[in-house]
Amino acid sequence: MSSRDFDCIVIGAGIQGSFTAYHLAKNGKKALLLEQFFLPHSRGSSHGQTRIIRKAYEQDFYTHMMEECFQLWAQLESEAGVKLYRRTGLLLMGPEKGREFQLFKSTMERNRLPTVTLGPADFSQHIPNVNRNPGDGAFVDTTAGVLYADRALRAAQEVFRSLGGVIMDGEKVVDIKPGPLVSVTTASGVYRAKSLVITAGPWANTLLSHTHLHLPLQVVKINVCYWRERTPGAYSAGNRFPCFIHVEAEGAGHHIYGLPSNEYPGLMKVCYHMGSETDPDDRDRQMDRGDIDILSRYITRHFPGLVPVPAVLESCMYTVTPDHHFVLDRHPSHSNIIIGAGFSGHGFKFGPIVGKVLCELALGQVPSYDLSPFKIQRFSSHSKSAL
Ligand SMILES: Cc1cc2nc3c(=O)[nH]c(=O)nc-3n(C[C@H](O)[C@H](O)[C@H](O)COP(=O)(O)OP(=O)(O)OC[C@H]3O[C@@H](n4cnc5c(N)ncnc54)[C@H](O)[C@@H]3O)c2cc1C
Ligand SMILES: O=C(O)[C@@H]1CCCC=N1
Repeated sequence: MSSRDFDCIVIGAGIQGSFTAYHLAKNGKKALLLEQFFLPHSRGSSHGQTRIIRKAYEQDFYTHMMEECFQLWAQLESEAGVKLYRRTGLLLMGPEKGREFQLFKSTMERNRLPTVTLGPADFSQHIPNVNRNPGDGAFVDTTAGVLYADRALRAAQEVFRSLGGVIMDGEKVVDIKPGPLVSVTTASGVYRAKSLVITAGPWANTLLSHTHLHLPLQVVKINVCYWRERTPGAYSAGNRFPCFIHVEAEGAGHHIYGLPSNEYPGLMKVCYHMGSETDPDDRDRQMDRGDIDILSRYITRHFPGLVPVPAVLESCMYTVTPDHHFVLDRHPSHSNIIIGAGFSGHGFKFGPIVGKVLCELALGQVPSYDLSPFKIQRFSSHSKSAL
């Protein structure tokens, strides 16, 4: 095999591509991970200090993946010798009789997951400085917590490299030629491989256009807001304040979620789970702040211990599918091209399992999980294939 020939090429060194490369190397494969920007970078979806990890989901299929996911995160922690997870618990709130709250609650019950239900009487004792809506239900997913995202991405890449994997950063893929050996062109030349995995985040459709496939993906800019505690530590991980998700919060339209103050002392991250459409190459031209207004009103009402003006504003992007479920599938016309896309703002925690199943698909193996919720076929009325 020449130095430009690989068993598998992975395009995109975000969390999904990095974990795919990691699993390929663990399987003894010669793998190349190509990234358009110099690493680390803050232009995609996987950068930033923290992400939520939780088993609480509306659908069983996500909850089922999380069991092994927690184990794989722990494995990466020990391989890289770095702390990646902090247990905080996750408070789930929403109208008690509402559809979404009931879906979360029933998944927890069906799967017998460790849960603490908080009635109106014990809520303020366990969750101080939060005004609960009358009529809201609340429970805590006790194994949930925070993942240290930037560290985790670096750790997956370092382990991949330590296993002999090759990362070429600052190398944008400009063309893909499908075939039994797939050719991938960058400014530095052409690489070839038996299979190709495309994990290009917000640029998924740009890359897929070289294969005449278009998926119904919406790219949105997320304003990542941190809010100052009036009393430092009032909502801190150190004081056992949990992550939270508020579903069907009044006037919000989408979930509002938060993480305890931790990475920036005195600042709590509270965000809106949607943003405004953007061109990923021109993200910072999207200046819509409607979400920040919603958050300010929400914080005034529910988090009286936070100053309702963002103290720190960062940017990130979601790549959203119509049903908010991922795409984990083979290309409909080229079975050795594998696609991981559309993580819809909740994919980070699944990185180790997404990487595992994309690796399995790339190696022609039967995937460890039922991937039917993630098939491209479900978009048959949306996706355009010119083939
Ligand atoms: C603000 C925010 C909060 C979030 N919170 C959570 C959370 O709490 N919990 C959770 O589980 N998930 C969360 N997510 C979602 C999660 O972070 C994403 O689902 C995940 O990071 C997506 O990773 P990715 O690898 O698909 O994409 P990316 O990280 O964008 O990686 C794609 C990579 O491909 C590269 N690329 C693209 N085109 C090319 C090309 N032509 N050549 C070479 N390289 C290319 C890009 O530069 C990029 O590095 C959040 C996301 C955001 C934005
Ligand atoms: O995936 C997660 O846990 C977070 C919080 C809820 C909304 C999206 N991301």
